[in-house]
Amino acid sequence: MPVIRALSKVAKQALLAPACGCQPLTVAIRNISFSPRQVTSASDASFHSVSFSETDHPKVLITGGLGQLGVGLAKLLRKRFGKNNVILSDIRKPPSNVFHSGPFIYSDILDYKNLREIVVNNRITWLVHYSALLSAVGEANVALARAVNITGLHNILDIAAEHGLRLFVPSTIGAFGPTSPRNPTPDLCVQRPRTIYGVSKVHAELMGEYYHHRYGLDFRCLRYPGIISADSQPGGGTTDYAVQIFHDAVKTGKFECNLKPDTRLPMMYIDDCLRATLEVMEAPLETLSMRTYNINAMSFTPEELANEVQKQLPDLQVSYEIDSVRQAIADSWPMNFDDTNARNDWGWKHDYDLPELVQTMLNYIGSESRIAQAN
Ligand SMILES: NC(=O)C1=CN([C@@H]2O[C@H](COP(=O)(O)OP(=O)(O)OC[C@H]3O[C@@H](n4cnc5c(N)ncnc54)[C@H](O)[C@@H]3O)[C@@H](O)[C@H]2O)C=CC1
Ligand SMILES: CC(=O)[C@H](N)C(=O)O
Repeated sequence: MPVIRALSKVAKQALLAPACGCQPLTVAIRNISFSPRQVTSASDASFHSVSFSETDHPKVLITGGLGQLGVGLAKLLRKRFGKNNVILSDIRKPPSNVFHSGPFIYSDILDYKNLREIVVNNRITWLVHYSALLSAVGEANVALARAVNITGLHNILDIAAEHGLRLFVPSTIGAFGPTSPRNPTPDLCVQRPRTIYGVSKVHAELMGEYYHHRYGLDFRCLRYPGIISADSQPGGGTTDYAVQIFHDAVKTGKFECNLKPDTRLPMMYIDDCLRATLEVMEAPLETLSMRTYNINAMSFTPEELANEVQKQLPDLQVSYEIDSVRQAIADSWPMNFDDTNARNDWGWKHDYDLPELVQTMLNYIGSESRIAQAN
């Protein structure tokens, strides 16, 4: 395509030679006639990689930041890069402790112009894209899940490419399906998920990798297992039972599980998940042989988790009332996750196995509950 190549060269030269000697300009993918959609190779697209070498620390925007994972990630990144260098955003109203803990901004990822304004005005260099509808809520509202998880992702990708951002998008064990090898599931294999959530995440993996190869976008993606946290609630997924059991065990001594006792799924404690995210974002380019990695910590069934909790709380009563939608989803997901590539390439290593997870969760929720009772 010689005409396209010539056009993109002209565009590139114009962009690389600013008369004022200031930083090279970035390109609005959607607004110019010589769109980088027409750039023909990653090397031609190298003008996109401006950004965070110009400051000591990255300037980070987290979308969908008020869900289960965003507030914890903001806390970790603020410790590392400074409070004002990490902006949380969401379409929900933040609780006052979150609002007062650092910068928060309203951002709807379906509003492209608003997103671009935030990135420009705050000189964002890293974008962590957490907004999504998870597996169970996605099945309950496919149209919204398609809009947020697919159309929203397109906005994020274009803005990240235009402004030379380093972009992190999480994927999930849900990006695999019943025809994938399930025990263990490697990084590269058949991916034919049967949920809109899974389909949208495979789409995100492929689009991110495509933008990387085509436009030089610094796209990084981890496939998270089910994440377990004590101080934040899950947002409507299939693995939510593994959080709920701790709250119910401490508060009522009874837990009704919506998955069968022998349903095995990969899981991870939130501190490991957030640390992995920071580590892959900081990993030197040359260590990344891939752009999408499985990460893993442990794998257990509801029965195994209940047994471990009962070691600390022997009176816990567990019953099973199966949710057919969630069960069908879980039965199509990996049972064990192979994360050899993450371990070999950039040194991924988890800290929490099942016993440490259970101890940590019960300590946290138990002490919260004692404080609540005392007040
Ligand atoms: N929590 C988990 O177990 C896992 C999470 N992940 C991924 O990690 C990311 C974060 O997960 P969670 O925090 O658990 O999700 P969550 O469901 O708890 O939070 C998602 C957030 O996205 C926001 N959101 C929805 N529509 C939006 C829009 N139009 N614009 C901006 N924000 C919008 C919601 O208000 C919500 O606060 C997601 O992409 C999810 O797919 C992947 C695997 C496991
Ligand atoms: C594993 C996930 O992606 C999430 N927790 C869900 O269950 O949907």
